Amino acid sequence: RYHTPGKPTRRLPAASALLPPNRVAKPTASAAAVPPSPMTRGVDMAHARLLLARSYAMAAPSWPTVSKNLPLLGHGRSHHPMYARQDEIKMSSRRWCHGSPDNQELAKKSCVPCNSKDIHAMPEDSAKKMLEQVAGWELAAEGDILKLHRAWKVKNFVKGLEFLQLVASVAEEEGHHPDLHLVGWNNVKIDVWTHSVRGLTDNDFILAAKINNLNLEGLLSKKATVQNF
Ligand SMILES: C[C@H](O)[C@H](O)[C@H]1CNC2=NC(N)=NC(=O)C2=N1
Repeated sequence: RYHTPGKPTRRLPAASALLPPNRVAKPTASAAAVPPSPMTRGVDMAHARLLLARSYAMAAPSWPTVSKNLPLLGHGRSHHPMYARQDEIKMSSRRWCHGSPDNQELAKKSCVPCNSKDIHAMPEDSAKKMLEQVAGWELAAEGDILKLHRAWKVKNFVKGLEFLQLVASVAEEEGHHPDLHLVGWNNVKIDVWTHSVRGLTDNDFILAAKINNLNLEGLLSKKATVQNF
């Protein structure tokens, strides 16, 4: 996106190209792809319904649950750290972390060049509001600089590097680059912030939403506890 005239644009391979074939998500075979004959139409419909029910059932156990007894805030989820932690655990074990509809809205957007004089760091209360759209991320202050932070526990060191490579592809595509850490061999930690304004901009939330959408299947540890380093 930041193309210098006369210089070929350097692009990383698509994230899917970095994965072995058995890790690349394949579209589910759809019953609708087979033209129905009058004899088999009923069978095809039943098959389609079965496929739908199966994918629904596969996704359902990984959805965050909200207890009836909890005080609910904002988007219908308790903000108590204990329950945030439960959500974190459930979400890190998802095959696909699609996140909330808000996450998807953000993930559809693209980062804009952040060297313009018109871009300013957002105030903390706006950042807190935006945070509701990117599940699992938290605000971290470093001096007077506000950053987005998220941590994941991966299966091993090499899986951690694969994870970072996926993030690098998205970051390069967006021209917006997070600080990437692989700490204590299996903790991936990411900070996103906009250097030029010494704080947070929409770009940081867009990138966080896109990171939330990565296919982390096979990379994350089943034990979701993230140590503090
Ligand atoms: C010109 C270009 O927009 C800037 O150099 C970009 C590159 N990537 C960046 N990434 C991040 N996270 N913050 C920045 O301020 C930033 N600046």
